[in-house]
Amino acid sequence: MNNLFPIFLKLENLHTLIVGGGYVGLEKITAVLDNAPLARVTLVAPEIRDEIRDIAAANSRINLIARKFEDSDLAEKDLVIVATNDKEENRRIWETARARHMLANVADTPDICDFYLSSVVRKGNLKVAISTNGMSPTFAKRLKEVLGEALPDNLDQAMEQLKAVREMLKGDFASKVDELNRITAVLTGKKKDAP
Ligand SMILES: C[C@@]1(CC(=O)O)C2=NC(=C\c3[nH]c(c(CCC(=O)O)c3CC(=O)O)Cc3[nH]c(c(CC(=O)O)c3CCC(=O)O)/C=C3\N/C(=C\2)[C@@H](CCC(=O)O)[C@]3(C)CC(=O)O)/[C@H]1CCC(=O)O
Ligand SMILES: NC(=O)c1ccc[n+]([C@@H]2O[C@H](COP(=O)([O-])OP(=O)(O)OC[C@H]3O[C@@H](n4cnc5c(N)ncnc54)[C@H](O)[C@@H]3O)[C@@H](O)[C@H]2O)c1
Repeated sequence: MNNLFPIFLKLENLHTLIVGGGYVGLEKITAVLDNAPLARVTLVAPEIRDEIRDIAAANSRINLIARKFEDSDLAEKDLVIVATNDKEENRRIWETARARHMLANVADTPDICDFYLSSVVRKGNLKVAISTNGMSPTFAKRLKEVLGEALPDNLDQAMEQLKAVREMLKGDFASKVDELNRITAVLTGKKKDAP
């Protein structure tokens, strides 16, 4: 049973801290910016990979701090992604973040994650986030590839048209919902769309 509650975050409205500037730190900052290019991110680590430095040089919303993590780095941050190669320090950072009621992800340590990153299929405005409940990130990655191939590229056009219809529809909320369900019933092959 997967008990995770999925949400889509507006990271441009939040401030994310990444601790660690190695391979995993690079993977995480890349995942963040691929999805949320306007995200505000501070990354702290004594050693920071050149690829991360290049990303920061091209993006004024990314702030790099070249030293070890200090508890004060958590100040005014909303989320923290911990990715150092020091397991004990990772756990301590998570505990400190918890005490401050912040949400923390500790890369590759599911037991002490408040949230997981997901595998993401993107088609224009459509985004499908996949979770295997931590069972197999590799499965999530492969399913992303399968869904990416299977979903048609013109979905954005269909969504644009539905948005236009949605804005055009008159009447009360219930009748708009009925009409939108009627128009889109063809997508599921159902005659009548059950709520
Ligand atoms: C989806 C994705 C998002 C992202 O990270 O951006 C993601 N991992 C990805 C890839 C990936 N990670 C790993 C491999 C190597 C092969 C393998 O182990 O399968 C590959 C595959 C590859 O790189 O090819 C290693 C690994 N990962 C975790 C552990 C620890 C453990 O399971 O105990 C270990 C073992 C470490 C070790 O052995 O020491 C744990 C987590 N990884 C998660 C997310 C969360 C659960 C997501 C879910 O529910 O599925 C969770 C729980 C926490 C988190 O990190 O947030 C991204 C796919 C990107 C894409 O779509 O392309
Ligand atoms: N690279 C992988 O694919 C992979 C796969 C599975 C698990 N892991 C695990 O993930 C962790 C990180 O891996 P990596 O490959 O990014 O390691 P890495 O050695 O490339 O980078 C570690 C980073 O942590 C930073 N760091 C160390 N102590 C710190 C502190 N006190 N404060 C701030 N930053 C600190 C270092 O400066 C460096 O930037 C390791 O525990 C590793 O075992 C990595």
